[in-house]
Amino acid sequence: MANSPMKLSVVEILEPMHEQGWIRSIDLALAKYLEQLAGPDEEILVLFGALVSHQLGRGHPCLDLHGLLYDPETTLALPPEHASALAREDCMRPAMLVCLYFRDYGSIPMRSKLLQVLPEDPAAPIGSSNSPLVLAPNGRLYLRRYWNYELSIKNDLRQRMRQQPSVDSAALKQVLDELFGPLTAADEYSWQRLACALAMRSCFTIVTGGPGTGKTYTVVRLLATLQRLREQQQPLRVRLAAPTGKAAARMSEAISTELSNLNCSDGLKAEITTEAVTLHRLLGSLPQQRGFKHNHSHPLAADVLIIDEASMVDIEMMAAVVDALPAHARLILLGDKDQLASVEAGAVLGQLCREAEHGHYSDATANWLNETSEQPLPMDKMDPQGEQWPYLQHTAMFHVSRRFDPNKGIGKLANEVNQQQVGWLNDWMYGQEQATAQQQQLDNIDLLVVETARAPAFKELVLEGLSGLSELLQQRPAPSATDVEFDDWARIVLTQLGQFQLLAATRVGEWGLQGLNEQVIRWLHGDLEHVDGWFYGRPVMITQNDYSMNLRNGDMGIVLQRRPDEPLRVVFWGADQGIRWIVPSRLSFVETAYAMTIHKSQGSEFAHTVVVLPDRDMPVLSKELLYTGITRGKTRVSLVCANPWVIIQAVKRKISRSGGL
Ligand SMILES: Nc1ncnc2c1ncn2[C@@H]1O[C@H](COP(=O)(O)OP(=O)(O)OP(=O)(O)O)[C@@H](O)[C@H]1O
Repeated sequence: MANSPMKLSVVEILEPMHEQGWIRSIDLALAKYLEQLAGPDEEILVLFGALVSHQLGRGHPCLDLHGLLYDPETTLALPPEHASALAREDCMRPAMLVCLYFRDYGSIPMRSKLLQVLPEDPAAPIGSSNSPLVLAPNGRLYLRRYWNYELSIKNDLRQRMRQQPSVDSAALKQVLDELFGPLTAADEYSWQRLACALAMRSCFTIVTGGPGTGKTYTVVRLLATLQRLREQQQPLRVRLAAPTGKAAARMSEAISTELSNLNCSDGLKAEITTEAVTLHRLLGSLPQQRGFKHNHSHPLAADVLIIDEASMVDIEMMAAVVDALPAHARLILLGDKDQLASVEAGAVLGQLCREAEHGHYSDATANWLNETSEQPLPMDKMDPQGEQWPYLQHTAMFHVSRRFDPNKGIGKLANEVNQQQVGWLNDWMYGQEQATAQQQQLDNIDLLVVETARAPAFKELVLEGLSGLSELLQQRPAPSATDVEFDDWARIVLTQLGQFQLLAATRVGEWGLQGLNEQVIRWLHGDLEHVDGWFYGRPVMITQNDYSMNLRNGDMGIVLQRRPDEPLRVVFWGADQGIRWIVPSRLSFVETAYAMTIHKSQGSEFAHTVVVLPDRDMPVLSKELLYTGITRGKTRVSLVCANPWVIIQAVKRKISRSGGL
């Protein structure tokens, strides 16, 4: 820092942070690059470039300068949860960093100082320093690439929302009556029917709601409505996509099931596709390249695109989607806005339908719905200032789960966590017996409080949960069995893999991903030799898309062996319930998956899900994390922790992602 009292340059301040794992190599590399570009008075750019890049690594597309000024440690999540005492002494704390810069610039506020070195108009070419930073209104600082992503998404969605296709209201009402049944006083506010009507209003729609609230049920009826009311003779070209392979497979399956129950002609059914693909496949990923085959100069052949699990779509992918989707096409996003956002930067769905639970419908929206579908809106969801919420005029949120009773078990727990109702949680957790190693049952949820992750009660829970898998692994067909018989067995084993899953809230420590996997290996195999090796029965998860192997981030497999003279192979689901046997050496990005992180579990469901929390509170623990973990469970959810107070702290914390969508 040229004129700092410490006589350290920004890079010299950042280097120990990098050595201690506080910031990423790419953050430091950017700082070094900017250092070469920055003029003598522009060292502030070097610092901010590194900080914006650090925020990107944490899922924020921009750096919130207000947050940085008022609470730098929380805004930057530094020191990180794993910071050692030594590292805390070696590295400069964010508060000190901000102080130093303020002192350097005396009374000039940080924003003004930045404006001296950045162009005021974000769209203007890069300033004298040739900096890739952009300062947007409201004190948000971006890397130019991410600013462009955000801008292109905003412009595109505005344009799609502005397109108002003409609607024959009598025909619409008739189709909705056929598909949902006529409106009665009891279901006056049928949100599913309303979502369909709303989707006719423009070329952009969001349908959000928790698990089992009927998003798939509705979207199948929406597709039927769109096909029935289309103006062209040819059926609309509909594409279905999801961010991960697993989510795409679930989408195909759910839509097929729903379609088979739909009461309509076979001709109409034939016009509704059930084939969902990953977004990467939809757009045509190019080897070793960031871009896609489909873009604005080579758009997708589609009239309607439906994206499921949209909460997992990051800002870069969403920008690529809108770039490739023809201007006339409808974009429909489905997802649970309350789930964790994508690991990559940008909580697109969360930002677009923030506050959807309150409706915020404008008079114009209400009038349109009334005129075209005689669909009234409840007064408590109306807002005279509704036009300030443009995306919400095209959003329907479902609240009633058809899968879970909201007053019992998983449904109740998920709702209370989502609504941050610590009172209910306290009652549930502490209400009955107060013993330390206790198990409290409430329908299909339970809490296990144990002092360590080695506790016998936890071991019992895990080994019981994995017992079905262990038995199947012992029932390997005889060597004389045919390949088809081995495939059948592998299919049963892979299905069993979905019956029980440990979900870790953190990665490190005895309660984190690594510690839990090691612990289960110790329990099952008695040693740790297995930890990084390939062994019979090892469940694995793919951690990065591997296009050469046609495997996607999040795909689960298990190591099996057909006959004693054959090598170990990893078994994955293939297309159409087929089985793929892959030699381990061909897999580059795999992790043992007795436990997986809650982040990685998104888009998956397991019969019995065990959510494990660390023994102390950490900034990564949030209500979104817990809610996502709990809603992965289909028939039973167990919460395991050393201290229920940590659960309460997690529920009190709500993630807020920066961004300007
Ligand atoms: N209006 C309805 N009438 C009857 N059954 C319904 C209705 N809405 C939804 N269901 C049923 O409830 C179940 C859950 O619905 P659906 O799968 O559409 O929920 P979802 O929101 O897509 O769930 P997830 O997010 O977990 O995929 C399905 O069996 C569906 O057929």
